[in-house]
Amino acid sequence: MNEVALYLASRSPRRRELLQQLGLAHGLLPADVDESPLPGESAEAFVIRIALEKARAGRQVAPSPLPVLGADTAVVCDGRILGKPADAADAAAMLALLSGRAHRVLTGVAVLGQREQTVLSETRVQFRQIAPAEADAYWASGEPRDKAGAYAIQGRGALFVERISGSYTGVVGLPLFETARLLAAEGVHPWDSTLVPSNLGNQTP
Ligand SMILES: Cc1cn([C@H]2C[C@H](O)[C@@H](COP(=O)(O)OP(=O)(O)OP(=O)(O)O)O2)c(=O)[nH]c1=O
Repeated sequence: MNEVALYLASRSPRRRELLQQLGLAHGLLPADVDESPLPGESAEAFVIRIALEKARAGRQVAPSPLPVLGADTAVVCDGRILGKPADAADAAAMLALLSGRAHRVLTGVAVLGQREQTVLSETRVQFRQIAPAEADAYWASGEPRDKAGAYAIQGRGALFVERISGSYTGVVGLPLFETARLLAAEGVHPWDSTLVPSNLGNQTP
């Protein structure tokens, strides 16, 4: 039995899998917060604030004083913050905006332990052109529904991505390099954990 090293305040299966990639045994907590930007709030401030709110919501219900991790991801293009699409038309509009150009993916991470720590991950993503019919077919696949910016780089959305500069895991929802640094400051180290990530088994990757 592995000892839980921290709590993840998230319902996102991606964040759970990414944390598992580090081999860190963790408990799950709900992180239900209002995810609307404040008037005049920058995208950077927004993702950090929401990550903190998720971690604080988790802290309220955490069964022990272990560190609590929260994160929030947004796609930013033309100064607009794109969250999850409301419907097919919203997703089509998002992909039309992103088509044939570069955008930024911001992920804010917050760790509440002995201290309150936050970090921002920023990645530049270059898309190829996306035809409207292709965007419709992509929506029908179901993949874009719960993803910021209406695409998933880890899924078929990879077909749109010409190149990225920054953090791949940050785009998927939890930048592991930055997250590991925050956790290390709380004394949580992947090397101390004996958990074998279930999706890798004992095979050499
Ligand atoms: C851009 C992009 C986003 N995403 C996901 C990451 C996030 O899960 C989601 C953005 O929504 P978030 O509000 O950041 O997270 P969430 O609601 O899924 O989970 P939580 O319970 O922690 O609030 O978009 C991808 O999976 N792949 C991508 O390429």
